[in-house]
Amino acid sequence: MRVGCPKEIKNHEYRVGLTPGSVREYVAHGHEVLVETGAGAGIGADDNAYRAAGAHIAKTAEEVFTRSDMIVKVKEPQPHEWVQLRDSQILYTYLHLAPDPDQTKGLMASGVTAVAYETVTDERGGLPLLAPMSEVAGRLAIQAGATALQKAHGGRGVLLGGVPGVLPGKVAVIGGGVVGLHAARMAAGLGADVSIIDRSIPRLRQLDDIFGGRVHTRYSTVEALEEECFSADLIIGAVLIPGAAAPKLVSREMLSGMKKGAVLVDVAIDQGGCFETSHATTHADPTYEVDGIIHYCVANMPGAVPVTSAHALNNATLHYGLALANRGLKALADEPHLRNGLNIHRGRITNRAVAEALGYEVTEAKSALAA
Ligand SMILES: NC(=O)C1=CN([C@@H]2O[C@H](COP(=O)(O)OP(=O)(O)OC[C@H]3O[C@@H](n4cnc5c(N)ncnc54)[C@H](O)[C@@H]3O)[C@@H](O)[C@H]2O)C=CC1
Ligand SMILES: CC(=O)C(=O)O
Ligand SMILES: [Mg+2]
Repeated sequence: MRVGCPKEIKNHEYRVGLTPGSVREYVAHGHEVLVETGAGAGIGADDNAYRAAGAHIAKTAEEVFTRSDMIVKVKEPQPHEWVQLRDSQILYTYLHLAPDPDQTKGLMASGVTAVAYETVTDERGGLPLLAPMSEVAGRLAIQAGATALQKAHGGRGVLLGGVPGVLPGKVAVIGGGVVGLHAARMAAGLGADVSIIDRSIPRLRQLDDIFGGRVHTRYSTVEALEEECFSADLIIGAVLIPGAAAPKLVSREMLSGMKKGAVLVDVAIDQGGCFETSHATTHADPTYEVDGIIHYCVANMPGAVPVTSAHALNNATLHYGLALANRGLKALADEPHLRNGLNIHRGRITNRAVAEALGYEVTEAKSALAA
């Protein structure tokens, strides 16, 4: 198969779908790899590093899209990219379709087979291709939140760790999955007073064990959310219902009960966000204010640390990417966890949560593949 990797074009997105190390693996499995010139610049990998790994260098993205059987990316295709996709091509990348009707329509019209990293599953019920970026984003959320909390950035002017004689800042983490765990770890490491709110009691038990009582855990009710949000300096939105639009857990009305200059970091923004007042922002202009509350809603947070992120992402995507390159659609037919990643195939939506969020009919992935 010819596997293509275009340069990412989303705002301040410096990750790359294939590192030179991944290219070597595809080439070793007998595939031809076509990488757009400059695609690895953000991680310090120049065209020669890709050539040494066995890739051919394409002068333009158009050449990659036209000549490749499978496209490996990081972020959801932008409008200029989705018009270049076609029937009989596999797209392997993050998609986040539920809050994105335009992209969904574009991918359906293209006829492409679209496999979304964020809905591939594993045997333990996890999301193995989302997890590494959730680890990064969870950790970054505290760095971003701590920066926004500084007075010059519009925040309350609170140092999360406090100092001897002055109480630390309070951090509320809504959703204690991968993002939540890593955010809590960073916040606790800085010395902040941390609460994690989740609706899964088994998960709260696990978190309590992991932190040995160092963070507070709370079952997710409206009352608990209000209490934690109203006393917090920094609130991290980290909930997920796989494939679906994020539930809006913090309303605009609730902002009036919060401390002026408190900061919301809505990591769940890629699925539409879990605060009513969230809208996606970019690394170039990451924050805005609503009712005195600072919002940070960057949908590609790991793009800020591409050297770490691109390698962590490739570690996770390589195995399934090789399966797709080696066996094409048969890999999807044979492997149920990979098949869970199939969101669109030849114009049909095959992910139930996406179909429900956008008002489409769902076609069961197995029957869509067999058609
Ligand atoms: N903005 C960005 O750059 C990035 C965003 N993300 C996003 O972060 C979000 C979280 O991802 P993960 O931590 O990997 O998901 P996860 O599945 O590991 O964790 C989600 C947690 O939310 C909890 N939850 C669901 N509904 C809830 C409710 N009503 N109240 C409280 N808790 C609730 C679940 O029980 C689960 O523990 C996803 O939308 C993901 O796409 C991930 C990486 C980068
Ligand atoms: C998961 C995701 O949206 C990202 O890494 O950008
Ligand atoms: Mg995202």
